[in-house]
Amino acid sequence: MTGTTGTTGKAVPPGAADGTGTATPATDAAGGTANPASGAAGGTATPALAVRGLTVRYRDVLALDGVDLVVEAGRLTGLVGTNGSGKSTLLKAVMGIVRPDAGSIAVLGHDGAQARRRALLGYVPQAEDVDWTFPLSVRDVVAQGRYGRLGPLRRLRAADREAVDSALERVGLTALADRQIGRLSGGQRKRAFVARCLAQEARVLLLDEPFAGVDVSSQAAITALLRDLVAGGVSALVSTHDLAGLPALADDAVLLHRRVLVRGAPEVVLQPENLALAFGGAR
Ligand SMILES: Nc1ncnc2c1ncn2[C@@H]1O[C@H](COP(=O)(O)OP(=O)(O)OP(=O)(O)O)[C@@H](O)[C@H]1O
Repeated sequence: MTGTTGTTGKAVPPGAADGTGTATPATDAAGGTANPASGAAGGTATPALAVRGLTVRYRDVLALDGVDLVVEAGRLTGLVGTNGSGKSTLLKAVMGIVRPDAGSIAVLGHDGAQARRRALLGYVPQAEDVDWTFPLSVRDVVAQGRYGRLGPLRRLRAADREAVDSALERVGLTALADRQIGRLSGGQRKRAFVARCLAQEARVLLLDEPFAGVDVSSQAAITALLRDLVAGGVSALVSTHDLAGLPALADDAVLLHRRVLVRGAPEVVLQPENLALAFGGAR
């Protein structure tokens, strides 16, 4: 569900296709063959996300260089790294917004395009990737989560409207449902996009900096909601700059710098010698 690039060059709420650079909106992930059986970190369960050898270039910028990453099902994985380390690019590649130069992507055993067609993937884009002037209400944005399920008439049915109402309620935005999406605060905007994933009943969530520009209480509310969803069997990959909040948020963590430098429990990834690999400018 990629967005239409608006006149501002930013994506409108349906997705977040940036349409810039040589990385282009893609219909599939690198043409690579996803291997559902691969890499469940030693386990036998099909991982929520298995990325192999993922390489993305924007013209002369090598954003991702052979990323291998497994996000285990039913867990929340935090994605950390310096500015420009490739976090957004990784999430966009999984969403099909940028086209990888090499590698494969499997989501719950389906290749990327299949997973998107089946509405398995929910996406909360970075705020900068959304055109907030687009004339959509909060309810319209949340209703986009149902698009993949609509019948041939493409009309919301009673069950769709109920799912939208219930998602709005769950994130506490019922009272603001008819407001234009750009007329929300930063934290409310994030919650609206999380509600879109809820309405979609997505099984794997990709959130790009959901805490950027968000106050402490909204951050706590979003964290609690994500933890609740994961307890219910959803899997999530969440990029964040909030290292201090990582242990409360995530079951696992990944430190990225064009490739995966460290993967493990949040407390392990946060050890100074590990952080120094990325933040100490060693690379
Ligand atoms: N549309 C683009 N065109 C050209 N280069 C890009 C584009 N988007 C990202 N890049 C480059 O790709 C690299 C990875 O960027 P990306 O946005 O994925 O990093 P990030 O880890 O999400 O950064 P941040 O924490 O600042 O959001 C950077 O060097 C960046 O400058």
